[in-house]
Amino acid sequence: MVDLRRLEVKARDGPSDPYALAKWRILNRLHDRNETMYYKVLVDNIEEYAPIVYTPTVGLVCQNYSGLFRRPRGMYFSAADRGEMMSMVYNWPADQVDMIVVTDGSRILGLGDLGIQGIGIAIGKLDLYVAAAGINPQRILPVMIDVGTNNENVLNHPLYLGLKQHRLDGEEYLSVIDEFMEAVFTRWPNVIVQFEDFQSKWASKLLQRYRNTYRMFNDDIQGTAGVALAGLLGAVRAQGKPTVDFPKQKIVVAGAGSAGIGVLNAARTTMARMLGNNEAAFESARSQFWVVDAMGLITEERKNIDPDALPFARRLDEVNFQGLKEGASLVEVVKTVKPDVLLGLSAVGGLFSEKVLEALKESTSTRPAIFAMSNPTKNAECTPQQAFSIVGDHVVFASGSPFGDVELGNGRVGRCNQGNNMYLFPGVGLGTLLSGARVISDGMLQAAAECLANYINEEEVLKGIIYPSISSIRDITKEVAAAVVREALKEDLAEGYRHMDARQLQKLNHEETLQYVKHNMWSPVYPNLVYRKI
Ligand SMILES: NC(=O)C1=CN([C@@H]2O[C@H](COP(=O)(O)OP(=O)(O)OC[C@H]3O[C@@H](n4cnc5c(N)ncnc54)[C@H](O)[C@@H]3O)[C@@H](O)[C@H]2O)C=CC1
Ligand SMILES: CC(=O)C(=O)O
Ligand SMILES: [Mg+2]
Repeated sequence: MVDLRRLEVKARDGPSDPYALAKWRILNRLHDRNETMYYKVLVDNIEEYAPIVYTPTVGLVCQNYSGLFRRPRGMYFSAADRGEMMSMVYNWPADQVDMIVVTDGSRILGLGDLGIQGIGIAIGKLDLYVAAAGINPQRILPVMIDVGTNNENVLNHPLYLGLKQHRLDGEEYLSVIDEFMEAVFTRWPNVIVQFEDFQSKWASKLLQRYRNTYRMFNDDIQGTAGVALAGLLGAVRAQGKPTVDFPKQKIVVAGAGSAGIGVLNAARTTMARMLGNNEAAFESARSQFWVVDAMGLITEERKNIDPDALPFARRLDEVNFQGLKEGASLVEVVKTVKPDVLLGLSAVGGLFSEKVLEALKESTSTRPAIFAMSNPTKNAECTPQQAFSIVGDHVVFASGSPFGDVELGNGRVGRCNQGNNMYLFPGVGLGTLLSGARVISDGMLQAAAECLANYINEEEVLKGIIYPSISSIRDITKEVAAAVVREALKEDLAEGYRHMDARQLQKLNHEETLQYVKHNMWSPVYPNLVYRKI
C-alpha cells in the first residue's frame, strides 16, 4: 500500500496514465508473489483499484502487453495447436476450473484488434470474478485463442508474442474455436465459459452456435444488455414515472455492433413484455428505437444490412413522415426524434459532440438520459461535464468507464453512474455455478438485470443514481447470483452444486438462497496450516 500511495504523492496533477500503469505493475507483481494478499488489496479497495485492473487501465495494459509481459498467466491456444488442444488442456495444473474468460483479442474494449495482447482483458475480468463474486482464484482460467491479428502495428512489433500471421476466418476460424470448446468441456464438464471482446462479426454467431450445448454466455452482448436495461429502467424511475412507462421511451442508439444490438434486443423484448408479449406488442416496441451506425440512421433502404440490425431498421413510411432519411446523421436524428434516451456503444470518443448534446436539449423528456457506454475513457461518447453543462443539470448520466461526479454549484452534484457489465457478469457466472444450470437462459439473464435494477431505491433514483456504487459490488453480485439461482430452479435448468442437489436448492427461501450464495464465496483469508484444539 505504501508503494501504491507513493505514486499518488508523486502524481501532482492527480492520477494520470503513466501512474495508472505503474500501479498495475505493482499490483501484478504482488499477484505473482502472494495471490491472497493481492485479492485482499483488491476487495478492500475495489473502488480505487477496479480502474487499474479493469477499465480504463486494462486497455492501456493490453495495448502495451508485449512489453509488460514478464511471466505467463492463463492458457494460450493457437491456430498452430489444432489437433492438440484436447491433450494441451490437461497441462493446466488445476483439477477443477469454475470460470474461463476467453477472448480472441479481435475487439478489445473500443481499442480494436490487439491480437494476443488481449489476454489482459480476460485476466482483468477474472480478477473481478474473484473480487466481486468470490470465485476461488485457484479455479479461474484466462484464455487467449490466437488465430493471428490484422493489426499491422501489433504484428510488426519486435516483442509481439503471438502468431505472426493474419487472422484466420471462415470455417478454419470456427474449427479452432470448436476444438477449444470441446477440449475444455471434456476436461471440466461443469466449467462456465464467458466469451469476451470478440469482434461483432463472430460474437453473435458463436453465441448462437454454443449457447444451447454449453454453459457459456457472451458478456458484451448479454451482460451489457442486462446492465443497460437496468439503467434504462432506472432512467424512467428518475423521471418520477413507474417502470411500466418504459415502452413510451424514445431511444436513440449510436452503435449497432454486438453490444448495441444486444441492448436493443433486450430493451425491445422488455417493452414488448410490458405491452402484452404478442406480435402487436413487439411491433409497437420496435418503433421506439432509432439506430445510428457509422453510416448514419439505419432504415429499410440500407444496402447489405447486417441481419442482426434488420429488425431495428426504420420503415420508409416512418422516416418519410418524420422528415428523416437513410443515413441521416446523429444530430439530425436527435433533433427530429427529441429522444428520452441517447445511448452510445459506438467506440467513438466524443461522438456526442456539442451539436448532438445541444440537439438533446429539445428532448421531450423531463429528464433526458445519456449513456456514454464505450470504453476505455477516451472512447466515451461524451464526458459527464459536457453532458451536464450543455444539456442541463437535470440529465441522468452513465458512462462505461469511471468518471467523477460533477459539481453543479450551490452544493449540488451531477451524478456520474458507471454503466458497465461488471455489475452483472460476476453474478451471472456465480449464479450459474451455484445452481448447476446446464445452460444460461434468457430468463436467467433477465432475472439478473431486474435484480440490478431493483437494487437502487426510490430516494437514490430520484437523485439520478441508476447504478450502485462499485464499493458494494460484492453485495450486488451476491443478490444477482441468488436471483440467477432462483430463476434456474424456476426454469428447471438447475442440477445443483456439490452437496446441494436441485431438490434441496428448491427448499431454500429468499434469505436462505442469499446465505447459500454468501457461504460459497471465497474470501482472501490465509488458510489454516496448523490446526490446534482450542
Ligand atoms: N459499458 C459496457 O459495459 C460495455 C461497453 N462496450 C463498448 O461498446 C463499444 C462497441 O462495442 P462493439 O459493439 O462490440 O463494437 P463494434 O465495433 O462491433 O461496433 C461499433 C458500432 O459503432 C458504429 N459506429 C462507428 N462509428 C460511428 C459513428 N460515427 N456514429 C455512430 N455509430 C458509429 C459501427 O458502425 C458499429 O455498428 C466498445 O467501445 C466497447 O468498449 C462493450 C460492451 C460492454
Ligand atoms: C466492458 C466491456 O466488456 C467492454 O467494453 O468490452
Ligand atoms: Mg467486453
